[in-house]
Amino acid sequence: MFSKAVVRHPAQNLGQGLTGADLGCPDMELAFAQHRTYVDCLKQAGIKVTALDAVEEYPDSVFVEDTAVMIPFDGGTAAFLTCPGADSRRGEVDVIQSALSIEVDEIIRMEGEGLMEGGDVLLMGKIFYVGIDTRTNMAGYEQFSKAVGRFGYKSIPVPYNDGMPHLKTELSALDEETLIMSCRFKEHKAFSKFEKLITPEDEEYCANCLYLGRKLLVPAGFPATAELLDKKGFTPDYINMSEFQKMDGGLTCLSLRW
Ligand SMILES: CN(C)C(=N)NCCC[C@H](N)C(=O)O
Repeated sequence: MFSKAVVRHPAQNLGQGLTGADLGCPDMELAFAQHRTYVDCLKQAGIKVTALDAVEEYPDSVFVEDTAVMIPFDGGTAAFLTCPGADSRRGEVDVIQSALSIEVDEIIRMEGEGLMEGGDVLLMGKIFYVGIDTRTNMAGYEQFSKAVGRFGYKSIPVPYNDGMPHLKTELSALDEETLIMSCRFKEHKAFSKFEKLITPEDEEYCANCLYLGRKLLVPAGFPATAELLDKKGFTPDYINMSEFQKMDGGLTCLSLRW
């Protein structure tokens, strides 16, 4: 499903990034170890991983997913570079641009009033679902929609307002036809055609899983979710994400994949 990915080493000052989690400051030795395990899992899934140097100027820069959306097309890949809604993260886009320009066939960059973070963008088949919230606005959605339309993709805006900064904090893919999601999205019309698994109470962090085709990654330490997944026949790899959870980051956030 994916053959390449880009990740960025965590900055030493990760703890100065944005968060509403109230779980304390990350232990950086543990964060580095968890990041290494994450990269190993991508590699075990057959993905060629480019690991970029840490950028100390941007504490949230490990969450590369927010800086771009990858658009696979017949014979190549384009990267749509976002303009993050979070001011403190805007400069991350310039630093990812130089890395991506040697990896992809075309770069498209958001302009003007448009705001978007990749954590708001979920690709299922040929449809991009785009959360419209504090980090992504309608102007951003419209630019994105036009850009992906050129490559044969549709896009659907999903406005929501529940205090979560990213759509993919609320839901993500477990496979091509199944989403894991918080109960807040259970009845949402945009996702009615998908099979759904609702995260158990107190385990909403698990709404952000990473489906890689050959592998499914799920945060470790959430027994009720693990039981549900097991009952449904999923056999994920569980990986410890505690230090990134402290900074509101999940499994999808740590890589760009195509
Ligand atoms: C799907 N998610 C959650 C993401 N793609 N990004 C997480 C960014 C976390 C960062 N501290 C922030 O608040 O921007």
